[in-house]
Amino acid sequence: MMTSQAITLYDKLWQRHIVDETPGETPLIYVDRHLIHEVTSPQAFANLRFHDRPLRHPQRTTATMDHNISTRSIEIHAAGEGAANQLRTLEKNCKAFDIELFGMGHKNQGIVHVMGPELGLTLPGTVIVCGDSHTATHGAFGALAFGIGTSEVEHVFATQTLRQNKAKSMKIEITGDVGVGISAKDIILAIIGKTGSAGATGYVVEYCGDAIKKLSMEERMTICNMSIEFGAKAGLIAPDETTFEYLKGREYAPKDDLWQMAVEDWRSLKTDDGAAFDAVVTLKGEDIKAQVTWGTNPGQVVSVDGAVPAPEDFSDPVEKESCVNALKYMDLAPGTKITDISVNKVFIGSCTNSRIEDLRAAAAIARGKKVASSVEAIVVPGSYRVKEQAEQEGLADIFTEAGFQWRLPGCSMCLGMNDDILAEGDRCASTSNRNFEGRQGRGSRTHLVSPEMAAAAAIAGHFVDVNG
Ligand SMILES: CC(C)[C@H](C(=O)O)[C@@H](O)C(=O)O
Ligand code: SF4
Repeated sequence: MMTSQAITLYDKLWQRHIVDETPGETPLIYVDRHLIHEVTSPQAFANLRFHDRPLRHPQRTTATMDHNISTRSIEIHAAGEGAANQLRTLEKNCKAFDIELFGMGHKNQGIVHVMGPELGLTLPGTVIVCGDSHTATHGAFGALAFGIGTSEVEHVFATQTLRQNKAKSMKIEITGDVGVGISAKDIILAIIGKTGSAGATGYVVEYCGDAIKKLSMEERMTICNMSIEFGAKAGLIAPDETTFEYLKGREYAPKDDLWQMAVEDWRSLKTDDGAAFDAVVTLKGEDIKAQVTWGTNPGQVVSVDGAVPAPEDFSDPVEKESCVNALKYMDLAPGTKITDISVNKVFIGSCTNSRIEDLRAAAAIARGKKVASSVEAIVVPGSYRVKEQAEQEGLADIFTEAGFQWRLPGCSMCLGMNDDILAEGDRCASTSNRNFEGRQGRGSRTHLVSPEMAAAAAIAGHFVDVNG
């Protein structure tokens, strides 16, 4: 009798999407959903025009404006002429190629990785691509989701397929429970702290274990969002009742009988018992504490009750040198207690941490308190839907009464591509996902933290342990 082999969730997603596997050629896979924004699409559209090619499936592409927009005004010029030009180009292209666009002030506009899930465009079992490295966020739904380059964007436009080699598979298991007050951001930073910032290069990672199962969809998105920050091609979490509950009734999710059929199918999207992974990493949930990055990659991280390390603490020569450089850039002395590090800027936002639960968590810390006089703090919801909900729930008022600036949705201070840029020497507690040199502005210093930790740092003027 034939027994079918135990396979991983990644294998299942892969098998469902293979279009062509001719030996000696790079496999061709089908793309279910293509998300685009203003930064990585113009060249792809220009090439389509040059070759006089139509879009293969315009209804499988969805566009939003997020990177180059201002969070102070919905005026298209608000972040400068260059940005406005980029945004207008997207508008023109979407019109010409018949693509649905959530442009300035549209009720569905938002950061691409916030918008897709909240509208139900992100569905389990699908392949989702976007010319953006944080596309792995959508893997939280059991979708194979990854970032692609501009020439690949063009390929997907023209064919709705992509040439891809299969990656290796890594299982990351978080056992047991995390402590009270430990956020998804702390979990993913702890994972990257353990593996190092290149620890998953060449792998598709599946996050599993009791601590992951207990997370909400928004928390799972925070985890998957940072998969690229330790090199993973994609991050996955098997869909379950939490996933179905979140998606039910969302605008673009299947309805009625189709919904029933979809859920039935989605239940099969999990790694079979006994399936082999190429690598396995395990962390105990109870060991994870609130995290703060001290360096210039997300793997340079310690718990908030720790101290800035010294180069001597690293045996690996590359890590040693990287520590030397990071300390210099970050202007930090070895042994400095994390709670003694002052910040003058706080950014709560980005596709890692700008959803409603993030804002609730930050508001719970900010309620009735005041931002330190030495700090400028901004809160940037991830989408217009999040903004509206936060305003209805009174979160926006809590923030403004505490002295935080309540802004319009967008990528904002996550990267220096709009008018929210840090000045040289600024030190920022940021809920975003990247802390490399100059990420938030030339010569600026970024410490990655959770929304709770960012809000607490805004109030104290330095890092504090929200659970301490
Ligand atoms: C602008 C875009 C291509 C870029 C990315 O791919 O990630 C941005 O979103 C980022 O976070 O650096
Ligand atoms: S919020 Fe930041 S990480 Fe996310 S898509 Fe925008 S720029 Fe990239």
